[in-house]
Amino acid sequence: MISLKAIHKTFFQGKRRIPALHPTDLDVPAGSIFGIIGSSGAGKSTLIRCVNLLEHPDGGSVSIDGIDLTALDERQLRQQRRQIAMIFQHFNLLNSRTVFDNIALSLELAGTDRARIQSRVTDLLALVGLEDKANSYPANLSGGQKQRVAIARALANEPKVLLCDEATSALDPETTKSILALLKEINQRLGLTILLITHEMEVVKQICDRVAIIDQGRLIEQGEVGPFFAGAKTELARRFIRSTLHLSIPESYQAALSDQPGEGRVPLIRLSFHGDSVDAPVITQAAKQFGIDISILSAQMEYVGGTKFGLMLAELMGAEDAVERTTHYLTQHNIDVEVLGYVQ
Ligand SMILES: Nc1ncnc2c1ncn2[C@@H]1O[C@H](COP(=O)(O)OP(=O)(O)OP(=O)(O)O)[C@@H](O)[C@H]1O
Repeated sequence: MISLKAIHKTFFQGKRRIPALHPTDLDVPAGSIFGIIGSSGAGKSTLIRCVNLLEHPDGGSVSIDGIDLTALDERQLRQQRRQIAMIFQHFNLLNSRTVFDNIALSLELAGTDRARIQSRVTDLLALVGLEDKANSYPANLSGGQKQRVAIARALANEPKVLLCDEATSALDPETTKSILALLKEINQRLGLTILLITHEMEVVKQICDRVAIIDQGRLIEQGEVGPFFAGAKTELARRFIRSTLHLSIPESYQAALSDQPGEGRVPLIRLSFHGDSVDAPVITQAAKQFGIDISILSAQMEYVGGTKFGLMLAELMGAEDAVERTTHYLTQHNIDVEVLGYVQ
């Protein structure tokens, strides 16, 4: 559906070159929800803006449904762009227009007749759950309601693709959930292909089928969400995945935590489980084999895309070399082991 081939973009600030996007290929299957995640400045906005040519890449091609947008003239491009809608972090509604008129705008511009506009906008308001807000102005809406209006407006011309530029970043967690649920529903009901950029792995976890990680203008890892969460290869991907688990060190431990080993201190470790390692009885096997005690402080396991992954905080108690061998054994069994410090 969306196919990017070798697109790249470099900005210049005075004499300074800023390579925002190195030559990048990306294929987004029709009907999927594809998430691109990266830290601030990684190149997410540049990449998504290249898809509808809001940003012109320096080279490479952008095809939607087999049509290369970079090869079109202005008039043809305007026509093709109707198939690609976009929503933004700050909604970009027209404050002087009512909700109804915001949604109607692109239909008016396309010359749609009044009766058709009336029925289409009414349907869209129902789809996004805002039937009672038709005559309200954006200033009187919550952030979530504004994004619902923006979604309705985006869908007015029956696009094939919806681009979401940090669409939930300005919303609280509950509203974020409801907007993501709406996007998923639209994806399933209308078969709309969704490409979104985000810096929050929670968003990917909630609605994406596929995910790619972007770092310093390069896509460094990608895949289906389930296997990705279960077996991410790069440290950055693993860090993003860990950010979705909320396992904190108890305060009493935090205070007693030293970064140096010492007499009477034991290591406090964080174990990250991926894929197969979640189900295997690796912890008990290690305890038996190396004669150590493992005291579990807390653990969290999650399901994403049908696969399990999780985190555990534990103390390892035993002789120094037994602890070392245990750590090695766990690592060999696809568990990331991180020593957070030493506790008495
Ligand atoms: N118009 C521009 N002129 C100069 N540099 C730019 C321009 N747009 C982006 N950049 C630079 O390109 C790099 C990638 O920026 P981009 O906005 O794509 O990142 P991002 O991942 O979307 O970041 P954020 O999450 O902070 O929005 C950054 O170093 C940024 O400063």
